Amino acid sequence: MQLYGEEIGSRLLLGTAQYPSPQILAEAVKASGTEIITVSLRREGVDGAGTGFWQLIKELGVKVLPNTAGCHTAKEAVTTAQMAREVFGTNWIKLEVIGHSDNLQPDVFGLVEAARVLSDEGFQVFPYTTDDLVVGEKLLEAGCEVLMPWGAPIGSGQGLRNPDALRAMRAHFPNVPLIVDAGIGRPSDACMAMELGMDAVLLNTAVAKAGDPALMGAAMAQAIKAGRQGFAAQMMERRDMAVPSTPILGMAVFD
Ligand SMILES: CC(=O)[C@@H](O)[C@H](O)COP(=O)(O)O
Repeated sequence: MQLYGEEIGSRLLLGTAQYPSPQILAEAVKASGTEIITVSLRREGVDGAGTGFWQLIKELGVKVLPNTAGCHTAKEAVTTAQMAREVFGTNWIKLEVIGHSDNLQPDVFGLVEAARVLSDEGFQVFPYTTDDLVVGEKLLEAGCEVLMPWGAPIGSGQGLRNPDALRAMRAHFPNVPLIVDAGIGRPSDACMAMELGMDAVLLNTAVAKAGDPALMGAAMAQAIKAGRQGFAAQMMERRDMAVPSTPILGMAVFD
């Protein structure tokens, strides 16, 4: 998969928040085989991480996709992205402009505004957006080359709330990398996203809050691979009626 011209081997992008400890985070990252982790510049010093967290991130040897989690206006997101570029030395930014505190849905107006400003400044923007085609078009016009539609509200673990909308996005944007971001709760959700033809999945809570985060990281990776293979293999259409799987020719003769 190519993201902004970079070849990426793993289709799983992993968040780094809410792990029981930095060590468990490191184990989960390794077990998942991810090549991209997303990190919030505004993260609180929880998890006993402190400044050691940044050292750990460097030692993991994976690409960092800084994010603007916690930003509620375009202005805040732009400033946070500019700081992240200084800190992490990358033009990549996962752009979040949160519009509502109940479901953490994106403020798509602020998102498009911030995406335009950041793209003009040379950022390569990964926008966390809704599954709306018109917003997707506006983000591409603003300079984004990747879209990250939500599966369900962040941290809800509800899976894919609207598979039809994701299917429509795939059909409408056949050549744009689509990464489902947020709401994945279990491996089958991640697999389904890939079966719908998504290019990748970004998830955090499902792994961080699993009983065994490293094992869940590995499970998610396998599910994503299986879903991708299923999509590539072109799955059969569902049917309303039964069709015998064993064709019968004539009648059996027993005497
Ligand atoms: C870490 C991060 O970027 C989240 O904002 C992201 O949207 C993941 O959501 P889940 O925690 O629901 O997987």
